[in-house]
Amino acid sequence: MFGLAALSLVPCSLIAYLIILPIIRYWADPKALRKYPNYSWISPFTDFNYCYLSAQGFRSRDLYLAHKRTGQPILRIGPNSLSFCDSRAIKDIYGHQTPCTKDVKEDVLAGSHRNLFDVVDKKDHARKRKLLSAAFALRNLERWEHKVAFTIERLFEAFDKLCATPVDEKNADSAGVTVDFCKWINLWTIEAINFIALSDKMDLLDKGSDEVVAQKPDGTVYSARYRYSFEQMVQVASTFCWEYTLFPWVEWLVGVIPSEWRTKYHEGKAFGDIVRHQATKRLKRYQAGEKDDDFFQCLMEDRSGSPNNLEWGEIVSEVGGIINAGADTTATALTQTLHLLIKNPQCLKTLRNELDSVLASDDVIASFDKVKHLPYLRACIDEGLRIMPPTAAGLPRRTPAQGAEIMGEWIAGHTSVNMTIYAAHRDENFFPDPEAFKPERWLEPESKRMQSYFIPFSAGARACLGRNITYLEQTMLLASLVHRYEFAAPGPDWQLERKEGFNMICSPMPIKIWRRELGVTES
Ligand code: HEM
Repeated sequence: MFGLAALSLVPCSLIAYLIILPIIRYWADPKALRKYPNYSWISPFTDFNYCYLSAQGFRSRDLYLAHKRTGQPILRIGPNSLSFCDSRAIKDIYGHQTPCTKDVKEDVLAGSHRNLFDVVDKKDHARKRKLLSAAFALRNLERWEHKVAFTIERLFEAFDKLCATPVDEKNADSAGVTVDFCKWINLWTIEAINFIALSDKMDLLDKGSDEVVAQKPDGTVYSARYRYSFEQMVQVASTFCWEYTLFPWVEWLVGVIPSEWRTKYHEGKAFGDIVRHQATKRLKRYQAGEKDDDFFQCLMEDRSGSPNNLEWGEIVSEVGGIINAGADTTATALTQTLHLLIKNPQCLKTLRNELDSVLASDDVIASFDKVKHLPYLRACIDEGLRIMPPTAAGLPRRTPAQGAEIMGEWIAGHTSVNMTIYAAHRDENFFPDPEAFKPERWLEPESKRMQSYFIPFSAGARACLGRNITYLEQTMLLASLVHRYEFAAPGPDWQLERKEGFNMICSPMPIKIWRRELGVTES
């Protein structure tokens, strides 16, 4: 009898929590959010609708289109979440003076120790940022240049072996399409960031595969796939984390109920073990007295050589944060920019002419010094980041307890607010004809006006710390690649597919590549 009553408590509590409480909250409206139009009729009652939107695969675009369709600059996307679509909101939500902090998402997904990326407390964030700022500083870029050059050489060794016979672009058919650019560039960014952060020379570009060693907490090692496990892990987290309170339960259910999500969940777990193995390997070398110039060294000791005395858990977490943040974003940026250049042959030609004016025909790697100030090269990189930002979604922020003013609206305390980077880059007031790939827009005198609204790295105190490193990588790689090779897509209508996790994940990009006849001027 007692057992039966206890058993019926479960469905009753669920109904109360999932249906009755949200309805009461909606009508009580303690934060005055009811005045905002809803993304969907169900949004004021549950965050599962946003989880569903995320599962569709392109939430930043879908949300932007919903704002456009309804003409509403503010939409309620969850019981406690607002989406903004007006460039005035950028400064208020993300700017240096914002009172907002990172949102509960970071608490929900954090491991035992916080890293620079998921730390919420402002003081703790400042401490961590200071610790690593020397490693990221612009003046230190030459420390990383030889590492970037070394990995580009390795990528080109692989590409040279995969070259097709030269083709007439109009006749580029599927025969001879030997390079999945998305895969190779991802292997390259993984190697580059592991070399920069941990002085680890990996062998992914030799094998053409992302197979690496992973290590469980008990020390057991096994073989796992770096890129694959990362993508699986991200897909689960970026779909379900938005229901902050129920996430631990949802995660548990995802792990046990047979479905494609369960497979993703379990396959994604290997990524944490890969990070552990990478960090442990580097620790052993450090303990053996090896002093490498890398991020790991900055974590262990300050500039005068005094130990930082961080806990091992914090070090592993920081290593994970950096090699995670520094690989897929840059790979996505380069995949998308090359795709846009192939689709816009006139732009590719202009870029090539600019590169040929500074690089000798026997230059294999474009040194940063030779190409860093090339205006058209930088314009192509920025236009790629604008039109398809690798991190396109709205980065959730939390208003402080006392509330905050956003776009002249008073938003109550502890409310989740965001604006998608995808929408910011499509504001026609600053980016006319926003869907068109036009590197030239960055060369016009009025381009300065666009800078405050160009936020691929977000803005303010929590903006990307790896900005200089990704520009170093993208500039050297794109210059060297376009100088050395010709490219063709499988056909004129071929389109790159994407799926949005926290960042964009590109589908395979099969292309033909072949060596240019350098020294012959293009007309
Ligand atoms: C095209 C390449 C990249 C893009 C588009 C990008 C974008 C971003 C964005 C949007 C954020 C803010 C995230 C948030 O607020 O939740 C961020 C933060 C961060 N990024 Fe990047 N990133 C790129 C490359 C890199 C690289 C190469 C590294 C490391 C070497 C890196 C390290 C970081 C770190 C450490 C943070 C956290 C900063 C903080 O909270 O203080 N990123 N990035």
